[in-house]
Amino acid sequence: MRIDVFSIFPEYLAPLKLSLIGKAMDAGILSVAVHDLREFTHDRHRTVDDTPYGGGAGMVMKPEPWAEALESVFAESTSTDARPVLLVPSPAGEVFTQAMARELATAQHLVVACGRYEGIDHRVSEWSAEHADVRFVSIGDYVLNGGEVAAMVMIEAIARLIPGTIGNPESLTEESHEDGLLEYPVYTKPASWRGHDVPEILLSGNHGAIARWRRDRRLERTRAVRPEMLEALPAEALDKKDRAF
Ligand SMILES: N#Cc1c(-c2ccc3ccn(Cc4cccnc4)c3c2)n[nH]c1N
Repeated sequence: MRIDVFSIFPEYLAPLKLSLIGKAMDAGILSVAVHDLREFTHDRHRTVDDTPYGGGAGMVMKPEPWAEALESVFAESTSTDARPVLLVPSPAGEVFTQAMARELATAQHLVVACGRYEGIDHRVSEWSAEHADVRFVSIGDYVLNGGEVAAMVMIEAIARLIPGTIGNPESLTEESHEDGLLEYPVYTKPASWRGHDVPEILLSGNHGAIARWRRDRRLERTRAVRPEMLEALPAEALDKKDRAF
Protein backbone atom coordinates (compact mmCIF):
# COMPACT_ATOMS: atom_id res chain seq x y z
CA MET A 1 0.00 0.00 0.00
CA ARG A 2 1.07 3.53 -0.81
CA ILE A 3 -0.05 6.42 1.38
CA ASP A 4 0.46 10.10 0.47
CA VAL A 5 -0.35 12.69 3.12
CA PHE A 6 -0.62 16.42 2.41
CA SER A 7 -0.43 19.05 5.15
CA ILE A 8 0.87 22.56 5.87
CA PHE A 9 2.45 20.99 8.97
CA PRO A 10 4.25 17.92 7.54
CA GLU A 11 6.38 17.61 10.65
CA TYR A 12 3.17 16.72 12.52
CA LEU A 13 3.25 13.36 10.73
CA ALA A 14 6.88 12.55 11.65
CA PRO A 15 5.89 9.96 14.34
CA LEU A 16 4.56 7.74 11.55
CA LYS A 17 8.17 6.70 10.91
CA LEU A 18 8.32 5.13 14.39
CA SER A 19 7.18 1.71 15.67
CA LEU A 20 5.27 -0.80 13.56
CA ILE A 21 4.48 1.62 10.77
CA GLY A 22 8.17 2.41 10.44
CA LYS A 23 9.00 -1.30 10.36
CA ALA A 24 6.35 -1.93 7.68
CA MET A 25 7.88 0.87 5.65
CA ASP A 26 11.36 -0.61 6.06
CA ALA A 27 9.99 -4.01 5.00
CA GLY A 28 8.49 -2.49 1.87
CA ILE A 29 4.97 -3.51 2.89
CA LEU A 30 3.92 0.11 3.10
CA SER A 31 5.17 3.40 1.71
CA VAL A 32 4.16 6.63 3.43
CA ALA A 33 5.12 9.97 1.89
CA VAL A 34 4.31 13.25 3.64
CA HIS A 35 4.10 16.35 1.44
CA ASP A 36 4.13 20.05 2.35
CA LEU A 37 1.12 21.70 0.69
CA ARG A 38 3.03 24.98 0.48
CA GLU A 39 5.33 23.35 -2.08
CA PHE A 40 2.36 23.68 -4.46
CA THR A 41 1.97 27.46 -4.08
CA HIS A 42 3.66 29.98 -6.37
CA ASP A 43 3.45 33.32 -4.60
CA ARG A 44 6.09 34.88 -2.40
CA HIS A 45 4.09 34.26 0.76
CA ARG A 46 3.23 30.65 -0.18
CA THR A 47 -0.44 31.45 0.46
CA VAL A 48 -2.80 28.53 1.10
CA ASP A 49 -5.88 30.30 2.54
CA ASP A 50 -8.26 33.16 1.88
CA THR A 51 -11.46 34.68 3.28
CA PRO A 52 -14.69 32.64 2.99
CA TYR A 53 -17.29 33.50 0.34
CA GLY A 54 -20.54 34.33 2.13
CA GLY A 55 -18.65 35.84 5.05
CA GLY A 56 -18.10 34.26 8.45
CA ALA A 57 -15.18 33.79 10.78
CA GLY A 58 -11.85 32.24 9.89
CA MET A 59 -10.21 31.41 6.60
CA VAL A 60 -10.75 28.72 3.96
CA MET A 61 -8.02 26.75 2.18
CA LYS A 62 -7.61 27.80 -1.47
CA PRO A 63 -8.48 25.18 -4.12
CA GLU A 64 -5.55 25.57 -6.53
CA PRO A 65 -2.68 24.50 -4.25
CA TRP A 66 -4.72 21.44 -3.28
CA ALA A 67 -5.51 20.53 -6.88
CA GLU A 68 -1.85 20.81 -7.89
CA ALA A 69 -0.79 18.80 -4.84
CA LEU A 70 -3.34 16.03 -5.32
CA GLU A 71 -2.88 15.67 -9.05
CA SER A 72 0.86 15.22 -8.42
CA VAL A 73 0.02 11.86 -6.83
CA PHE A 74 -3.24 10.97 -8.53
CA ALA A 75 -1.30 10.79 -11.77
CA GLU A 76 1.05 8.21 -10.22
CA SER A 77 -1.84 5.81 -9.65
CA THR A 78 -1.40 4.28 -13.09
CA SER A 79 -4.50 3.43 -15.11
CA THR A 80 -3.93 -0.29 -14.42
CA ASP A 81 -4.31 0.30 -10.67
CA ALA A 82 -7.55 0.86 -8.82
CA ARG A 83 -8.48 4.51 -8.34
CA PRO A 84 -6.81 6.08 -5.31
CA VAL A 85 -8.92 6.71 -2.23
CA LEU A 86 -8.83 10.32 -1.07
CA LEU A 87 -9.47 10.57 2.68
CA VAL A 88 -10.49 14.03 3.86
CA PRO A 89 -10.54 14.30 7.66
CA SER A 90 -13.49 16.52 8.59
CA PRO A 91 -15.82 17.17 11.55
CA ALA A 92 -18.60 16.59 9.00
CA GLY A 93 -17.30 13.20 7.89
CA GLU A 94 -18.61 9.67 8.36
CA VAL A 95 -17.32 8.33 11.66
CA PHE A 96 -14.15 6.26 11.26
CA THR A 97 -14.61 2.69 12.53
CA GLN A 98 -12.68 -0.57 12.64
CA ALA A 99 -14.86 -1.80 9.79
CA MET A 100 -13.80 1.20 7.71
CA ALA A 101 -10.16 0.57 8.65
CA ARG A 102 -10.51 -3.02 7.43
CA GLU A 103 -12.09 -1.83 4.19
CA LEU A 104 -9.41 0.82 3.59
CA ALA A 105 -6.59 -1.65 4.40
CA THR A 106 -7.39 -3.31 1.06
CA ALA A 107 -6.78 -0.12 -0.94
CA GLN A 108 -3.66 0.15 -3.11
CA HIS A 109 -3.25 3.92 -2.79
CA LEU A 110 -4.54 6.20 -0.04
CA VAL A 111 -4.19 9.98 -0.28
CA VAL A 112 -4.94 12.00 2.87
CA ALA A 113 -5.73 15.72 2.63
CA CYS A 114 -5.15 17.35 6.02
CA GLY A 115 -7.03 20.61 6.10
CA ARG A 116 -6.63 23.50 8.52
CA TYR A 117 -8.47 26.79 9.21
CA GLU A 118 -12.21 26.31 8.54
CA GLY A 119 -11.54 23.57 6.00
CA ILE A 120 -10.74 23.10 2.31
CA ASP A 121 -12.72 24.78 -0.53
CA HIS A 122 -15.45 22.21 -1.25
CA ARG A 123 -14.75 22.28 -4.98
CA VAL A 124 -11.50 20.39 -4.31
CA SER A 125 -13.44 17.28 -3.27
CA GLU A 126 -15.80 17.73 -6.22
CA TRP A 127 -12.85 17.98 -8.62
CA SER A 128 -11.06 15.09 -6.90
CA ALA A 129 -14.05 12.80 -7.45
CA GLU A 130 -13.08 12.71 -11.15
CA HIS A 131 -9.76 11.13 -10.14
CA ALA A 132 -10.30 9.29 -6.85
CA ASP A 133 -12.89 7.83 -4.50
CA VAL A 134 -13.44 10.66 -2.03
CA ARG A 135 -14.30 9.90 1.64
CA PHE A 136 -14.94 12.61 4.25
CA VAL A 137 -14.08 10.95 7.58
CA SER A 138 -14.35 12.06 11.21
CA ILE A 139 -12.48 10.36 14.05
CA GLY A 140 -15.07 11.41 16.61
CA ASP A 141 -17.62 13.89 17.88
CA TYR A 142 -15.23 16.59 19.09
CA VAL A 143 -13.54 19.46 17.29
CA LEU A 144 -9.86 19.50 16.34
CA ASN A 145 -7.88 22.34 14.74
CA GLY A 146 -6.94 20.37 11.66
CA GLY A 147 -6.77 16.99 9.98
CA GLU A 148 -3.24 15.88 10.94
CA VAL A 149 -4.13 14.09 14.20
CA ALA A 150 -7.01 12.35 12.44
CA ALA A 151 -4.64 11.29 9.66
CA MET A 152 -2.28 9.74 12.21
CA VAL A 153 -5.15 7.85 13.86
CA MET A 154 -6.53 6.53 10.60
CA ILE A 155 -3.15 5.60 9.11
CA GLU A 156 -2.19 3.64 12.23
CA ALA A 157 -5.57 1.85 12.40
CA ILE A 158 -5.40 0.98 8.68
CA ALA A 159 -1.70 0.14 8.40
CA ARG A 160 -1.74 -2.32 11.30
CA LEU A 161 -4.30 -4.41 9.38
CA ILE A 162 -2.08 -4.77 6.31
CA PRO A 163 -0.75 -8.36 6.25
CA GLY A 164 2.84 -8.43 7.51
CA THR A 165 2.59 -5.17 9.47
CA ILE A 166 1.69 -6.72 12.82
CA GLY A 167 4.34 -9.31 13.91
CA ASN A 168 1.72 -11.77 15.14
CA PRO A 169 -1.56 -11.66 13.14
CA GLU A 170 -3.24 -13.55 16.00
CA SER A 171 -2.94 -10.39 18.08
CA LEU A 172 -5.52 -8.83 15.76
CA THR A 173 -8.21 -11.30 16.78
CA GLU A 174 -10.35 -10.67 19.89
CA GLU A 175 -9.34 -7.01 19.90
CA SER A 176 -11.90 -4.41 20.85
CA HIS A 177 -14.19 -3.62 17.92
CA GLU A 178 -12.66 -6.35 15.74
CA ASP A 179 -15.62 -8.73 16.24
CA GLY A 180 -18.19 -6.49 17.90
CA LEU A 181 -17.05 -6.92 21.51
CA LEU A 182 -14.56 -5.07 23.70
CA GLU A 183 -11.38 -6.94 24.61
CA TYR A 184 -10.82 -8.88 27.84
CA PRO A 185 -8.53 -7.53 30.64
CA VAL A 186 -4.90 -8.63 30.30
CA TYR A 187 -2.29 -9.50 32.98
CA THR A 188 1.41 -10.37 33.14
CA LYS A 189 4.03 -11.22 35.80
CA PRO A 190 4.16 -11.01 38.76
CA ALA A 191 1.12 -13.16 39.70
CA SER A 192 0.72 -11.14 42.91
CA TRP A 193 1.42 -7.41 42.81
CA ARG A 194 0.81 -4.84 45.56
CA GLY A 195 -1.97 -6.99 47.01
CA HIS A 196 -3.61 -7.51 43.63
CA ASP A 197 -3.59 -11.07 42.26
CA VAL A 198 -4.01 -12.35 38.72
CA PRO A 199 -7.35 -14.24 38.41
CA GLU A 200 -6.65 -17.90 39.35
CA ILE A 201 -8.23 -19.24 36.18
CA LEU A 202 -5.46 -17.63 34.10
CA LEU A 203 -2.84 -19.63 36.02
CA SER A 204 -4.77 -22.92 35.66
CA GLY A 205 -3.54 -24.00 32.24
CA ASN A 206 -7.14 -25.01 31.44
CA HIS A 207 -7.37 -23.39 28.02
CA GLY A 208 -11.08 -24.13 27.58
CA ALA A 209 -11.95 -22.52 30.91
CA ILE A 210 -9.61 -19.59 30.17
CA ALA A 211 -11.29 -19.02 26.80
CA ARG A 212 -14.73 -19.04 28.50
CA TRP A 213 -13.53 -16.66 31.23
CA ARG A 214 -12.13 -14.28 28.62
CA ARG A 215 -15.36 -14.42 26.61
CA ASP A 216 -17.35 -13.67 29.76
CA ARG A 217 -15.14 -10.70 30.62
CA ARG A 218 -15.57 -9.33 27.06
CA LEU A 219 -19.36 -9.60 27.33
CA GLU A 220 -19.36 -8.08 30.82
CA ARG A 221 -17.15 -5.18 29.72
CA THR A 222 -19.12 -4.52 26.55
CA ARG A 223 -22.44 -4.61 28.43
CA ALA A 224 -21.08 -2.16 31.03
CA VAL A 225 -19.20 0.29 28.76
CA ARG A 226 -20.76 0.00 25.27
CA PRO A 227 -24.19 -1.73 25.55
CA GLU A 228 -25.12 -0.49 22.10
CA MET A 229 -22.39 -2.70 20.64
CA LEU A 230 -24.10 -5.79 22.11
CA GLU A 231 -27.43 -4.69 20.69
CA ALA A 232 -25.80 -4.34 17.25
CA LEU A 233 -24.47 -7.93 17.27
CA PRO A 234 -26.30 -10.40 15.01
CA ALA A 235 -28.43 -12.86 17.06
CA GLU A 236 -26.26 -15.82 16.05
CA ALA A 237 -23.14 -14.11 17.43
CA LEU A 238 -24.29 -14.71 21.04
CA ASP A 239 -24.93 -18.18 22.43
CA LYS A 240 -27.24 -18.98 25.37
CA LYS A 241 -24.47 -18.57 27.97
CA ASP A 242 -23.54 -15.21 26.46
CA ARG A 243 -27.01 -13.87 27.04
CA ALA A 244 -26.55 -14.29 30.81
CA PHE A 245 -24.52 -11.04 30.74
N1 LIG B 1 -11.31 14.03 11.35
C1 LIG B 1 -11.62 14.94 12.01
C2 LIG B 1 -12.02 15.99 12.89
C3 LIG B 1 -11.80 17.37 12.86
C4 LIG B 1 -11.15 18.21 11.84
C5 LIG B 1 -10.60 17.63 10.70
C6 LIG B 1 -10.05 18.42 9.72
C7 LIG B 1 -10.04 19.81 9.87
C8 LIG B 1 -9.60 20.89 9.05
C9 LIG B 1 -9.86 22.07 9.74
N2 LIG B 1 -10.43 21.74 10.93
C10 LIG B 1 -10.84 22.73 11.92
C11 LIG B 1 -12.34 22.90 11.88
C12 LIG B 1 -13.00 23.03 13.02
C13 LIG B 1 -14.39 23.22 12.99
C14 LIG B 1 -15.04 23.29 11.79
N3 LIG B 1 -14.35 23.13 10.66
C15 LIG B 1 -13.00 22.94 10.70
C16 LIG B 1 -10.58 20.40 11.04
C17 LIG B 1 -11.12 19.61 12.02
N4 LIG B 1 -12.37 17.90 13.96
N5 LIG B 1 -12.92 16.91 14.69
C18 LIG B 1 -12.74 15.73 14.07
N6 LIG B 1 -13.17 14.50 14.52
